[in-house]
Amino acid sequence: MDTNRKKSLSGAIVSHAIKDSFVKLNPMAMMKNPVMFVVEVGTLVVLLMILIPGYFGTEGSIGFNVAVFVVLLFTVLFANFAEALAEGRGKAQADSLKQSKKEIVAHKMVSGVLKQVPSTELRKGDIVVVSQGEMIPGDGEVIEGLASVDESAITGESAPVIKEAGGDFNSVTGGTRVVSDKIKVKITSDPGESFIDRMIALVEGAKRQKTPNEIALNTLLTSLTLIFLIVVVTLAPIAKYLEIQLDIPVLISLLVCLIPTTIGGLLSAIGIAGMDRVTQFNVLAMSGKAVEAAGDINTMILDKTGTITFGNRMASEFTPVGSANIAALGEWAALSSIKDETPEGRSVIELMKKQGLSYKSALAEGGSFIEFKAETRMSGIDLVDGRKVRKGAVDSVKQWVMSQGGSIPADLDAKSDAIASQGGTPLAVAVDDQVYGLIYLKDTVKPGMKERFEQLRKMGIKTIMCTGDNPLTAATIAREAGVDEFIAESKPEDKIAVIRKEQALGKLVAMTGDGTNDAPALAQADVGLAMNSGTTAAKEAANMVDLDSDPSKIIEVVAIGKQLLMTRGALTTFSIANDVAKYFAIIPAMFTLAIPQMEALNIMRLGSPLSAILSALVFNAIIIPLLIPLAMRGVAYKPMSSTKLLQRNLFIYGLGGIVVPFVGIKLIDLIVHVWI
Ligand SMILES: Nc1ncnc2c1ncn2[C@@H]1O[C@H](COP(=O)(O)OP(=O)(O)OP(=O)(O)O)[C@@H](O)[C@H]1O
Ligand SMILES: [K+]
Ligand SMILES: [Mg+2]
Repeated sequence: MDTNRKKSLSGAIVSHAIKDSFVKLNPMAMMKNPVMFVVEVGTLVVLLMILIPGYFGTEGSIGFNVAVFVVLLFTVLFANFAEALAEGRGKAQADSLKQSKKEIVAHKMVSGVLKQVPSTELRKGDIVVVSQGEMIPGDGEVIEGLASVDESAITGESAPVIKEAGGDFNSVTGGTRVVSDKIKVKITSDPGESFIDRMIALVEGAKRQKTPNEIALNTLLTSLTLIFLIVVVTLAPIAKYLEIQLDIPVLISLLVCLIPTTIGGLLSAIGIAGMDRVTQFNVLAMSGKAVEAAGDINTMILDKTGTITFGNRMASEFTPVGSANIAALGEWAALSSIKDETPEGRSVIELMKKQGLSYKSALAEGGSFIEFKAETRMSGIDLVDGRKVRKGAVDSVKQWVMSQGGSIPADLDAKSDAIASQGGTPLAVAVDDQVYGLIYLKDTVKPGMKERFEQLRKMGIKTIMCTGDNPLTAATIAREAGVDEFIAESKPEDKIAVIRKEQALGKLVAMTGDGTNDAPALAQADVGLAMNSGTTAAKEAANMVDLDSDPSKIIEVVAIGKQLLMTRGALTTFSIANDVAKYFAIIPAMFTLAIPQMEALNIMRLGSPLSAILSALVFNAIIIPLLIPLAMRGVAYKPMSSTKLLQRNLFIYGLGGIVVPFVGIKLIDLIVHVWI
C-alpha cells in the first residue's frame, strides 16, 4: 500500500471514529462499561442543573457547572473515541474483504455434467470445477488436479501458491483465484460459514467477546467504582450535617476523579488493538482469548523441519555401504523416488541428474507405489517382479530389512551417524534383504533462531523440538538452534502426549502444525497456530491461522500476547496511581471551599478551590486521548521473566502514575485559574 493511500485510510478511520464516539453515547451500549456509564450519568445530572437551575437552586454556579459538563462530556467522548479508533482498522479491512466476496458463477458437477450455478447455492459436499482465470466459488479441498492459486485477497501476498490433490496442500479458500491449470474441488463449507465470512466477523469484531482476563479486570474496576460511589454519596449528608456546603457538580467531579476512568476508558481499546496487531501480522486469531493465552504461554512445541530449519531437505550425497557401489545405490534410490512427490523424493531424482547417474525407469512400470507416511517413515515401490524397494529413516529401514531375514552392513551405523552428527538426515535405501547405502538429506537452521530462542528463555518459556528424525540429527539441530529440549523419532500422536504432559503440570502450551494429523494436537494446545497452506482439519482445530504459513511466527505471536497483557497491566497501574494523586488535589480543594481556614491543605498551591477541582477533572479527561497511542501500540516490550516485568512496570507506571498528575494538574491550573 502506498503511503498516500495509507494516509487517507487512517484519515477516514479517524473521522469515522469521531462520528462513532457520539453514536456510542447511547446509554444502552454504555452500560457495558460501568465506569464510563457512571461518568455519563454524572454528565446528564450536571446538564439538568444547567438546563433547569431554578429547580436545583444552582443559578449561582452556572459558569462552573457548564465547565464541568463540558469536561465530563469529553471524558466520555474520549473513551468512546479510543474504542472506535481501535475498531477502525478492522472495520476497514472487513469492508475490503466484503468487496472480494462478490457473487461468483460456479461450475458444479451435477450427475456427471457441469452446470452453472451461483456460488451462494453451493453446499458442503458439492463438487465444482475451477479453471484458469476463475475465482474459486467456496472453501474446499482439491480432489483432482493441480493449480497455482492467487490468494492475495486473503493473505495480501501476491505470489501464487500451488494447490494439489492429496497431501497437506489441498485446501483452497473461496474468493481466491486460479491463475493456471484446472482443479476439481469438493466444497467443505455451507454459505455464511466460509473462511472469508469468519475472517470478516473476526476483523470487524462482530462477535467480540470479553476475555476471562478482561472480565476479571472489569469486575475489579466496577467494584472500585461502586465503593467510591458509596463514599461520595454518603459524603453529602455528612457534609450537610456538619453544615458544610458541597454542591452536587463538585461531588460528581470528585467521584469521576476517583473512579478508574483512565483504564475504564482504554480497556476495550487495548484488547481490540492487541487483536489487531496480530491481524496486521497476518495471523488470524479466532478469539481474543487465544491472543491472551499466547501471552501466558509456558511451553512451546516446535517442529524441526520447516519451523526451525528451512525444511527444503535436499538430497546432496549418496554414500554406499557394505559391498554396494554408488551406481546401484543411486539406481534404487531413484526407483524408490519416482513417484515420491515429497520435496525429499523429488530431490533424489535431481541429485541423480546432477551426478550424471542413470537408472532404468522402465523397471518401475506397473509397480505399486508406497507413499511416505510419518508412521512408517519410509517410502518406496513394490516392483512387478516381486522385489520391494524402500528408502526411509535408518532405523525403520533396518527393522524392515531384518524382518525379511537380511543382515545389516557393519559400516551402516558409523556412516549414518556421521551424517546425523552434522545435522543432516540420513535415509537408508534397501531392496528386500539388502541395504545399499545412504542418502544425505541436507537442511539448514534458519538464521536468527538462536537469538529468538534466547529471547523465549528470557521470557521464561521452555521450547521443545519434536521431530520424526533420528536422535543424533535431532540433537545436532537442537544444539545448533538452542532449543531447551527435543524429542526424536516422534510420531504425530507423540505431540499430543507432550502437550498433555505439560498441561498436567499446569503449563500453557503453544504449538504449530499444518497436517490433518496435527489437528488433534492443535486442538489440545492452548494456542494452536495452523498454517493457511495446511489442511481444513488443521485450520478448524487451531485457534489461530497464519496466512503466510510461517510456523516460526508463533514466537512473535507470543510476544504480541505478552505485550497485550503488559499494556493492560501497565495502564491499570498507571490509572489507579493517578486517581490516588488526584485525591490530593481535589479533597483539600473541596474542604477549603467550605471551610476557608483549611487553605493550609492546599499543598499543590493551586489557584482556587474551584480551579483545582476543574483542573483535576480536565487532567482526568485529557489523559485518556494522551494514552491512546500507547494503548494502541502497546508498551515497549523487552523479553524478561514475568516477575521482573511486574516489578519494572510497577516502578515505571506506578510511580509515573503518581507523579504525572501532580505536574499535569498544576500546569492546567495555571491556565484554568485565569478564568476562575
Ligand atoms: N519422502 C520420504 N521418503 C522416505 N523417508 C522419508 C521421507 N521424508 C522423510 N523421511 C524420513 O522419515 C522421517 C520422519 O519424517 P517426518 O516428516 O515425519 O518428520 P521430520 O520432517 O523429520 O520432522 P518434523 O516433525 O520436524 O517435520 C524423516 O526423519 C526421514 O528419516
Ligand atoms: K479517574
Ligand atoms: Mg515433516
